[in-house]
Amino acid sequence: MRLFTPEAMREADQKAVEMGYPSLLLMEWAGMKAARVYQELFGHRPAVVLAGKGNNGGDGLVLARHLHLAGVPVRVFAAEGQGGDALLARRALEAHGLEIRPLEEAIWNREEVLVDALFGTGLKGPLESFHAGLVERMNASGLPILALDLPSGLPFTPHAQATATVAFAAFKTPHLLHREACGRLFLADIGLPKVLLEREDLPEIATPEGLLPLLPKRPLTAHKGSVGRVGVLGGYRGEGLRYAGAPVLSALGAYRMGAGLVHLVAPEGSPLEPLEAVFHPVQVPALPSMRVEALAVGMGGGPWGREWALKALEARLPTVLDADALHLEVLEAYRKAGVPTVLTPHAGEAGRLLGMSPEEVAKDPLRAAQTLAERTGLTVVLKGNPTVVAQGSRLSVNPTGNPALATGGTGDVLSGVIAALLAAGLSPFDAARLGVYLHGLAGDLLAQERDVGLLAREVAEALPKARRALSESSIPPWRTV
Ligand SMILES: NC(=O)C1=CN([C@@H]2O[C@H](COP(=O)(O)OP(=O)(O)OC[C@H]3O[C@@H](n4cnc5c(N)ncnc54)[C@H](OP(=O)(O)O)[C@@H]3O)[C@@H](O)[C@H]2O)[C@@H](O)CC1
Ligand SMILES: Nc1ncnc2c1ncn2[C@@H]1O[C@H](COP(=O)(O)OP(=O)(O)O)[C@@H](O)[C@H]1O
Ligand SMILES: [K+]
Repeated sequence: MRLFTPEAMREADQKAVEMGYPSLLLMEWAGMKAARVYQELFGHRPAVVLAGKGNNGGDGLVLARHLHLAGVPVRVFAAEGQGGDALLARRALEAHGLEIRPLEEAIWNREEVLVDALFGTGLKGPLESFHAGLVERMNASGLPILALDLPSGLPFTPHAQATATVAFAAFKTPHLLHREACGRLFLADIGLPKVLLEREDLPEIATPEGLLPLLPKRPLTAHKGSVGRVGVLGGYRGEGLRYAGAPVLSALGAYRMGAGLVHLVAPEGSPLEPLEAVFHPVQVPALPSMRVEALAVGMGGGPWGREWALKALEARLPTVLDADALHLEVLEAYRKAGVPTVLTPHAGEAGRLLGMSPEEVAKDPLRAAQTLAERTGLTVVLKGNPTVVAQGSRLSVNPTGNPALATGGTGDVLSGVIAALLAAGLSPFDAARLGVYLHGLAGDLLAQERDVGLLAREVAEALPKARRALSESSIPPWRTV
C-alpha cells in the first residue's frame, strides 16, 4: 500500500478522468462509504454536515443524501459557490427536498454528530478567520466529529480534531504524520482503478499482507544454530554501569524475535541476564570470538559507543547500530566496508547526525530518514510516531506502535529484534520494516490492557504474540470499508 501526497492523489484523480472514469462516480462512492461508516459508528444519531465549496464539501453533500435516505435526521450547512461535481451533489440533495443553509449559520445541539466536509486535500494554507473559528468551535463542542478524507485544516493548525476519519482511495501523508487528529482511521475503496494506486515511486505503508512473506520460517529440523544467532555489544563501565540494562533488553528482544542463541558482550560486572545468553564480560570494548550471524551494537555504550562500533566492524557481519554507536565517522566506516547496516536513531540522534533540531526531524520524518539514508548509504530506522524506514530511495512508513512505547528501553529491545531478523537472513530493509512493525504491534497488543506503565521487557515478551498475530490473520490498525 502506498502513502500518497495530496498532489499525487489529485494526479490519480485526473488520470482516472482521462481514462474515461467519471469523477462523479468517485464522489458518489466516497459519500456513500462515509455514510456507511457514519451509521456504523453513530447509528441513527442526528447529523450536522458542514460542507465547504470544493469536492470535499461535495462528498459531504453526497453523504447527507445517503443518510437522509437511510432515515438518519440530517441538517446541512454548506458554503456557497460549488461547481462541477460538488454542484451536482448539491442539486441531487436539494432534489430530495433537504434544506441547505449557509455555512455561516452553522449551529448544533448536544444530540448531534458533526460531519467535517469543509476541506480535504485541496487546502492550500492554514485556516484563517471564519474557517479557523468554525473548526475551533467544532472542537470545543465536545460532539463526535467524523472527518471526510482529512480533518479540515491539516496539515496546519488549527485543524479539526476528529473522532474518526474516512480516507478516500488511499492514505495521505497527514493521516500518518497527524494520526492524533484523525481518531479512528477508515480507508474507503471508492472505485478508483487499482493501477492508479500502484505507485512504486511513493513511500510504502507497511501492511500485514506485505510483511507476512518475510517472516522467517521454522522448519521441523530447526536447531539453535540454524535460526540465527546474535551478538549484542554494549554497556559502559564508567558511571557505575548506569545503562547496564540496555544490552540485556536488546538480548531479550533478539531471543523473543526468534534468535537461536544470543551472545552478550558487556563490561565486567554487568548483570548476567538473561540467563539464556552466552556471556562475554570484557574490560574494554572488544570483539570476542563467537559464532553469530548478526550484531546489535551500542546500547548503553555511553562514551564507549564509538569503540564498540569500530570493534564490531571487524566481524564484517550485518549490524544494527543504535544509540551511542551513532557517529558520522562510524557510519562512514561501515559504508566503506560494505557491511549491511541498520541504524536506529530517534529524532534526537538523527538530528545530531543531520545537523538539525529534533523538532525539525519530527516535523518531516520521511524527508529526514531519506536524507540520512542517502548521506550514509545505510538503512535508517527513524524511530517515532510514525517510525520511518529508509534505504536509498525506498521508504516504508510503519503504522503500528503507540505512546505506551514511550518508556526507557523499548528502543534497546528493537535493536535486538532487528538483529535477530538480520541473523535469520533478512536483508537490512526487510529486517528493519518487519522488526519495526512487530515491535509496534507488540506495543499495540499490550496497550489494549495497559496503555500507560508498560515496561520495555514486557514489549519483548509480547513479541511472540505479535508474530503470531501477523502470521494468523493480523488486523491492520485501520478498517477497510
Ligand atoms: N481520489 C480522491 O481521493 C477523491 C477525492 N474526493 C474529494 O475531493 C477532495 C479534494 O477536493 P478539492 O480539490 O476540491 O479541494 P477541497 O479540499 O474540497 O478544498 C478546496 C476548496 O478549499 C478552498 N481553500 C483552499 N485553501 C484554503 C484556505 N487556506 N482557506 C480557505 N479556503 C481554502 C479552495 O478555494 P479556492 O482556492 O479554489 O478559492 C476550494 O474552494 C478530497 O479531499 C476528497 O474529499 C472525492 O470527491 C472524489 C475522489
Ligand atoms: N508515541 C509513540 N508512538 C509510537 N511509538 C513510540 C512512541 N514513543 C516511543 N515509541 C517507540 O519506542 C521506542 C523508543 O526508542 P528509544 O527512544 O531509543 O528508547 P530507549 O533509548 O529508551 O530504548 C522506539 O521504537 C519508538 O518508535
Ligand atoms: K474534511
